[in-house]
Amino acid sequence: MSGIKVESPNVKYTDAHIEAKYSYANTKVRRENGSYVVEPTKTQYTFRTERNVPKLGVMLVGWGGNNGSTFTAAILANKHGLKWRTKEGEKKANYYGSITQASTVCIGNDDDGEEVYVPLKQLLPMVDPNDIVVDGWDISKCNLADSMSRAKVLDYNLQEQLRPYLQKLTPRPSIYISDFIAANQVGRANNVLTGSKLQMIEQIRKDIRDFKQSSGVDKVIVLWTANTERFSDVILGLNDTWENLNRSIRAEESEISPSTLFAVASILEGVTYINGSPQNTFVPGVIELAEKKKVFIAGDDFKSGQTKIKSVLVDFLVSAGIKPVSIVSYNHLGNNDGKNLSAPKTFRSKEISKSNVVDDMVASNHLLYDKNEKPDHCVVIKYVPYVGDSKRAMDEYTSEIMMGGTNTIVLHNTCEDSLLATPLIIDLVVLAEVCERIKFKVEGESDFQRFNAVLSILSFLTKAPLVPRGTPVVNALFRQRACIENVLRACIGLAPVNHMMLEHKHEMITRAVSTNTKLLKEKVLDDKNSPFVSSSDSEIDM
Ligand SMILES: NC(=O)c1ccc[n+]([C@@H]2O[C@H](COP(=O)([O-])OP(=O)(O)OC[C@H]3O[C@@H](n4cnc5c(N)ncnc54)[C@H](O)[C@@H]3O)[C@@H](O)[C@H]2O)c1
Ligand SMILES: O=P([O-])([O-])O[C@@H]1[C@@H](O)[C@H](O)[C@@H](O)[C@H](O)[C@@H]1O
Repeated sequence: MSGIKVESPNVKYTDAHIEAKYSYANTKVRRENGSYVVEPTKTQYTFRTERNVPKLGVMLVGWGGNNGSTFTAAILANKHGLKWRTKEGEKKANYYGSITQASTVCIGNDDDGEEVYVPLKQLLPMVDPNDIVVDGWDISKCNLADSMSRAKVLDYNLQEQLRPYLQKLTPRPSIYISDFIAANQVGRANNVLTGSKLQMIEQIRKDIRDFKQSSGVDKVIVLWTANTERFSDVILGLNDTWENLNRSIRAEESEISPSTLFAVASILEGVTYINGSPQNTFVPGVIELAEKKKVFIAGDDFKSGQTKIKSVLVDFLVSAGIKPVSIVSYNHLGNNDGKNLSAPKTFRSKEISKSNVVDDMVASNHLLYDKNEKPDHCVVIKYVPYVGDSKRAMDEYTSEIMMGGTNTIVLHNTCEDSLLATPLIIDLVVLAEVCERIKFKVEGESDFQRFNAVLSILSFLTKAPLVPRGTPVVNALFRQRACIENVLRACIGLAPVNHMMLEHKHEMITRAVSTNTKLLKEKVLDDKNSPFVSSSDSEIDM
């Protein structure tokens, strides 16, 4: 049985849509005479989701890199059900690490009170990654088979099976401005566009149209998985508004990065743009353009390893009333990303995205931290060619515990970095695509609207979540995951997961036993075989 169907007077299925009436419960807080007055609120939403799943094209900037080639390889390997032998035995293609493809959600309890879990991707109709068509750009003209070999991420026996498919794929020439990435990348730059910034934007737009037309896909999403750029200066009059950025592009201003040019081209072409790297692609002028064009943008920087663990561990510590006071995150790796990050200006971009991830959790607990007090937080990344894509991460968390005690947690984490990032690329494009098919109407409003152009629901997948202006940044991983799950549940009229399990906390524990068409409740405590029953009677002697 595939998929789920909600039986509710508030949920309607038509050929074209799933339409769900949803009561959004929240609370409004105000301060009064030194205490808080809390007012529960309810807002009526109507969600409408298009059921037709389109054929999706994904265009990667940095297609020939470790992530880009691994993403392409993984899709083809899964599509063709490839298996390969290693010294540990036979392996087969999978999408482990993807929450849409390899995680489940609880949709409730069956007649026996057992929890029922289904794949997260069944909450709403979603693109099957196996059907994604991939294209993209790279400053290196290496075809995808040679890029896969250069990346040294996948097993050789798998690479050999994939080579015939990948060697036909070659990245389109890209926008290269040497000042924005490490000088050590110049050797790769043999596949670059020439012309003015405006001409290059027009070429990128033409590439998107050409890919859409030649591949027959229904829609395209563009995702940056090219090298980390240095931050762009945000300058009044240059890139602070769309009008100024547009003028600056035409004036050939130098302080405009390739990633910003790609974002502008994508937005003008009406396609979602996602930033998998830490640089500030989305200068204010780009955000304003996305809002004007109602085109989704999302980022920044895939949250794949050390930072993902940090956004869990610090959340656990702080919410347990334990005070992290020192966090040291070190890693070394030998892939090209590590080589590019060995330059101070590009490392700084990564240092920023890896350092801000604890801010929301620390700020949430004024019992532990004074205003503006933060743990010492140090991020170190070293380039060691020999280890390649197999990143070695070492973390030390020192916390203050009760009565002057301290607790130090040390972690060591070795993994192929690209095999952690690739499933995130799948989730970013699959979830962004489903968001393109969701509209909602709020009580009292006549028109349906889309989500805000800044697609903050994707925060679970990014180290430095881009959020709409004036809204809070959430980094705590399970809050981020709950946001995705609960928004998808709302689209099919289901209440948010609350983990209360009240039905299992009644004084008289009962178990619903279904028989024919009516429920028969039997008292578990009266069941002499029940392990809960005391020797004398149903009242357990304390
Ligand atoms: N676990 C991870 O791998 C991980 C996690 C978080 C973020 N990231 C980010 O993802 C990005 C890619 O990582 P990677 O390991 O694949 O790196 P990589 O160096 O293997 O690949 C980057 C590719 O981008 C190309 N490139 C550089 N500038 C370009 C441009 N202007 N236009 C088109 N192509 C360009 C390079 O030639 C290279 O092929 C990096 O920014 C990295 O920081 C990776
Ligand atoms: O996701 P994460 O493990 O915290 O951060 C990683 C860094 O530690 C690594 O050095 C870099 O090459 C990867 O791109 C990624 O950003």
